[in-house]
Amino acid sequence: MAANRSGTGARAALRRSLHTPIGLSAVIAGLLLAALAVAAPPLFGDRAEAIDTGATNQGVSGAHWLGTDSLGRDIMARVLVASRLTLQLGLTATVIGLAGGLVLGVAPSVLGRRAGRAVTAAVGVLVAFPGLLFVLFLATVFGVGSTGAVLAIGLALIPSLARLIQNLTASIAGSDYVAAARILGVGRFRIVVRHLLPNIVEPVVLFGVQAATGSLIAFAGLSFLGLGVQSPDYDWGRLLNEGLGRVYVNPASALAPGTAVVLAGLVFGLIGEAVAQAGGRRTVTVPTATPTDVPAAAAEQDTDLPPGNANKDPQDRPDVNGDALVQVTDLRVAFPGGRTAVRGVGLTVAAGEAVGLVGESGSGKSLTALALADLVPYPGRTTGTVRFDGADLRSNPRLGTDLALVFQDPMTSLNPALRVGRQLAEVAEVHLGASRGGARARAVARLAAVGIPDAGRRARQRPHEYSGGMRQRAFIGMGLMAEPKLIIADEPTTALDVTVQKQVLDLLGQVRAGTGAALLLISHDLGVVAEVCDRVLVMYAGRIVEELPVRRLADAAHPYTRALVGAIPTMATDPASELATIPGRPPEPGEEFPGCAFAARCASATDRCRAELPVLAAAGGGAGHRVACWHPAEPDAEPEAARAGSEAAA
Ligand SMILES: Nc1ncnc2c1ncn2[C@@H]1O[C@H](COP(=O)(O)OP(=O)(O)OP(=O)(O)O)[C@@H](O)[C@H]1O
Repeated sequence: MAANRSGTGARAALRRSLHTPIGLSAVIAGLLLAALAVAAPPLFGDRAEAIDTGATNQGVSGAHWLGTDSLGRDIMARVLVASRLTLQLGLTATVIGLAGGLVLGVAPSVLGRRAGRAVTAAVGVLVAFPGLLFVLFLATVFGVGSTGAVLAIGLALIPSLARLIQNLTASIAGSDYVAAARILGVGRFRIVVRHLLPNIVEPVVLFGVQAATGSLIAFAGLSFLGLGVQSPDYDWGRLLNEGLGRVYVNPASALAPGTAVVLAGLVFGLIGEAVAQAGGRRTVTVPTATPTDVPAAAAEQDTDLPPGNANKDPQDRPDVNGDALVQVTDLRVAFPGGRTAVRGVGLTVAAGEAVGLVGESGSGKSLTALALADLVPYPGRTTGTVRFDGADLRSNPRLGTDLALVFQDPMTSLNPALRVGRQLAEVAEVHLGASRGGARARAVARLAAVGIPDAGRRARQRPHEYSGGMRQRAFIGMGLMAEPKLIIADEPTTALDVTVQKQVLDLLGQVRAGTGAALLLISHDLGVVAEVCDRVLVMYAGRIVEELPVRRLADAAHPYTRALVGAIPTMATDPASELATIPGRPPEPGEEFPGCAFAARCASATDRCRAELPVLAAAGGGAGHRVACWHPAEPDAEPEAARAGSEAAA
């Protein structure tokens, strides 16, 4: 598990941690404790076992620094010797707890949805049991003695650890880089080993150290109650039990094993603190993107992709209907509570075509894209058909090689625990059966192709050493490790600095021109789509309301599209004037309306608009222009910018 966390990163963190007082103290104290457990039995074993009936129940003296027990055995020697068994039992119980917790913790990520939920529910029930009662119950079930106590304490640790791991893995399983791995076809088990576990190592180790302290104390408690270690064996808990009866005669006989438990607990706590410090320091050095990190010329200079132009000549555009790479019919995405976010979307993307999907925040663009890749998050339910290159994508996923996804936030789309080159290489290993060396060479070549300077060295770095723009480039490079036929880019530039945005858009254009891949670009910015795409689909409240070639945007017929077009600032826009906005707000996914969803915000709405749902039908902007509106604007009508702007100002 820890092997995945990189060696050098972990070693560097450890070295840094050693230079802090806590780290240094933890290492020294841990070594001393380990040395005591190893050396005490051979050194003091005989003295600890030697019965002297002439010196029973003695107090502190020069011969017996902590006195003797009821058989005249030296208490100090016994406390020292007991360190081995105490630590052995405590650590064994912790290992059982960690192993069980890991298995149950990652099970929901590996098993199917139903079995995963059953495991989660079972863990939830077990967590609800009071821990101490659980230990006592199990100790009684397994019987009195060391083995029973180890099993009881180990098993009692499992539910809380499993719950922790389930929570941690659930949050990581929802991250973009795990979605990316899934879409690249990486198997569930491999995702757990390579993506989930490396990212939860630190909190799990920390929890493990705390659990070790807890099990030490639990052992002392069980042995003290007579349920743990049985004579002639002895651990600190048992010595405490024996010493307590004589606490008024010789307080040291009870204080010494009690103090030993506390000190060992402190050492474990110190080690945990050092681990947390080492982990914490690793996570604070994430640089933010700066425009200068990606030189403007990098894409042009370092790329081996042909210089592309995303704005292809419209005449070159393939026949969408006859040559559809993607054909989506009646796509719906619904969440519990009647929240339907995507309400019957139909769309096509031709091979090599660049299609933009625009709309306000919440219109369902991202869910449409996720549904294409069958990545809608649970409990969302997807219906409808998605045909990709002739096959039903939802029943026959063809992910990994044919489909590449670029996410919005480059900070979360790469696994922070893996080197960038390794993440790219994994795609070639999994899908192309490439050797490790071959996959690495391909990864370096792809990084260079997307304009990462000094790609060989950069491939060995981790995502936090990249700027935002470089991460997005690297992620696009990851999509190019195979030969994708379709790239779905969901707001790929939103999280980037404005100058880097331009470079990433150019890069997408070059990639497309170089590979012939089709592009589905999702954006709330019509200006971005107009720059990159051939065709635009306008989405409103979960439906496509207009579809038209980018070059005919000026002929948009839907009032919503016209308002969006009017909201794009141009060189002629007066900087002092207010930008046009659309008054009102879009409906929520749960809101039902019999007619047009835009009616409430539309100046041209009539009773028919509010009562009857308009469907997509041919519009006046020529071939490929369809609009869902009862009162579409004529092609030569005045744009709506002025009106939308004045309404917004009002
Ligand atoms: N996991 C979820 N559970 C419930 N509702 C969701 C979930 N994901 C999205 N939604 C809802 O579905 C609607 C559409 O979401 P989606 O992310 O597709 O919008 P979008 O058009 O991509 O917006 P943005 O540009 O802000 O990403 C939103 O109203 C959102 O609240």
